[in-house]
Amino acid sequence: MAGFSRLGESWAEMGSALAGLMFMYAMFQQYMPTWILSYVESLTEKLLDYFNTNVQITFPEFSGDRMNKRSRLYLAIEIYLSGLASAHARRLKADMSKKSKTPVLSMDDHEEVTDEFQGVKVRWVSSKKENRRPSISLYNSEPDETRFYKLVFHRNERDKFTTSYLRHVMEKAKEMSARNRQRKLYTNNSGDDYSPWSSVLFEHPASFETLAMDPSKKREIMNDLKAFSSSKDYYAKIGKAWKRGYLLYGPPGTGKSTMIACIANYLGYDVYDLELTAVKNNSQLRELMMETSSKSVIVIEDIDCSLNLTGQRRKKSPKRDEEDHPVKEKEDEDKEVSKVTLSGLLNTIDGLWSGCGSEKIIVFTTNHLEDLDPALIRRGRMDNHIEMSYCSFEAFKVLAKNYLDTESHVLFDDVKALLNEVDMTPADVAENLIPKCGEDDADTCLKNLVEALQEARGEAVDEVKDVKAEPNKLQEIARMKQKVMKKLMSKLKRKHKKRN
Ligand SMILES: Nc1ncnc2c1ncn2[C@@H]1O[C@H](COP(=O)(O)OP(=O)(O)OP(=O)(O)O)[C@@H](O)[C@H]1O
Repeated sequence: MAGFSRLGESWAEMGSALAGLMFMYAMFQQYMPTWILSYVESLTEKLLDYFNTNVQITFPEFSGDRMNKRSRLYLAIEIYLSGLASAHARRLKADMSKKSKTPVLSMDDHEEVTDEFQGVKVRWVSSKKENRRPSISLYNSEPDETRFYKLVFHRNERDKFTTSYLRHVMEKAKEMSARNRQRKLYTNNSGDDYSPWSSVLFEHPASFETLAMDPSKKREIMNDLKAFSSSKDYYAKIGKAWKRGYLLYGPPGTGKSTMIACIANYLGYDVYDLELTAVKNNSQLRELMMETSSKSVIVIEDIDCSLNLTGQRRKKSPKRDEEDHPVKEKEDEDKEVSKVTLSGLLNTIDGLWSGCGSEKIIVFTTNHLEDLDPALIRRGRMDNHIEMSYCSFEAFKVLAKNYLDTESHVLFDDVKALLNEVDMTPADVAENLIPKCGEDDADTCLKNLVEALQEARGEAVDEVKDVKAEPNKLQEIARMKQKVMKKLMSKLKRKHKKRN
C-alpha cells in the first residue's frame, strides 16, 4: 500500500515538473526575441542532425518574395502524392480544383507515406508550421501558417534523390494533371474584348479505339503522336520548335473531325477550332495564334474553303454538307471572304512554329487536296499527311463492334465483298448500323447495311451505264441538229429561188 502511495506521489511530482517545464517553454517562446528563438532552434536541429543519417528536403507551399504565390513544386508534389496518399495514408484531405475533373486527394497535416524509387525507399511527410509574426500590414500577405512537404531519404542516396527522383516526381505530376485536367474547346467566333477565344468544356467521346480505320495506319498515327509528345528534349536538341503539323484529307464523312477529337483525347490537349472566315486579317490571325496555350491542337477545317487561295471562294463539301447542312451552307455563302492571305497564314504558322508557346499540333482538313497550294502543305509545315478514306472492311469491323457489339456475323462476308466494290463513307456505314427502332438487333442492322450497299452498287452501275450511253445521246443530238439545219437550208434555198 505504501509502495502504491509512493508511486502516486512520484507521478504527481513528474506531472508538476512537466507542467512547469511547459509553462517555462511557453514563456520562453512568448517573451524571447525572435532571433534568440531561431538561434536555439537551429542549435537543436544541428544537435539532432549530428546523430541523424537522413537527409531532409523541405518544399514550402508558398514562394515568392511576398510569400503570396503557391509554389509550383509544392503543387506538383501534392498531385504526385495523391495516388500514394489515397492508397496508404490514413488521414486524407479532398479538394476540387477548377481545372480538375475529379476531387484531388492529398495527405492531411502531419501524415506520412512511403515511396520507392529505383529500389530505394523514401518518406514524404506533410507538415504545418504556425507563423510567429502576425500579418500586420495590408501588403504583407504572409499566411498565418505554412504547410510544407518534407522528403526524407538516407544520406547515401543524396545524388539520386536530389536530381533524378525530383525530375521523376515532376514528370509524373505533369502526366497525372494532364490526365485529370478539364479540357476545353476554344472557338474564335464569339470572343470578347478580353480574349479573342471563347471556350466550352471539351467532352468529345471519340478515341482511337472507336475510330474506324485500318489498324496499322491507326497504330502508326498513335506512335507518331506519342513520339511527338515525349520529344521535348529532342526538339530542343535539334533547335526546332516543339510543334507538328497534320494534314487530314478525304471525302466528307470519312472521319476527319472525329480524328481531331481522337488526337486531342489521346494526348490530353485542348482544341482551338480556328474559323478562318471569321478572322478579319493577317494581324488578327497572329493575335489569335499568340493567345493559344501549350498542349493544344489548333484546327483549321476545310482549309480550301476558308482561305481565298485562288481569289474565288469554293463551295463547301459538295455531297454530304449540301444534304446535311443546307442552312449552314447558306450562312457560309453570306459570310464575307476573310482578308487573310496565304502568305499571312504561312507567316503565322511559321511564326507559331518557331515562336511563342510549345507542344502544339496544327491540323488542316480538306476535301480537296488537289486545290491546296503546295506551299501550304509542304513537309516541315504539314509533317504528316493522312488520307481519310472510304470505309474498308477493317474499318467496318470497328464500327460493327462500336455500334452492334458484334465481332463476327454471317453477313460480314457479304459486307466485305460489297465494300470492295462500292465506296461508302464510315459516316454512311455508321448511319446504317444504328438501330432504327428499339427492336432492331444486329441481324436487322447488318441487313440494312447490306441493302444500302447493294443499292449504292446499283446506283454506281446506273451511273456507269449513263456515261456509256452518253456518246449515243450526243450522236442523236448531232443528227437532229443536222436535220434541222438541212430543213432550214432547203427553206432558204426555196425562198431564194422564188425571189429570183
Ligand atoms: N473513321 C470514322 N470512325 C468512326 N466514326 C466515323 C468515322 N468517320 C465518320 N464517322 C462518323 O460519322 C460522323 C461524321 O464524321 P466526321 O464529321 O468526322 O467526318 P468528316 O470527314 O470530318 O466530314 P466533313 O468533311 O463533312 O467535315 C462522325 O460523327 C462519326 O460518328
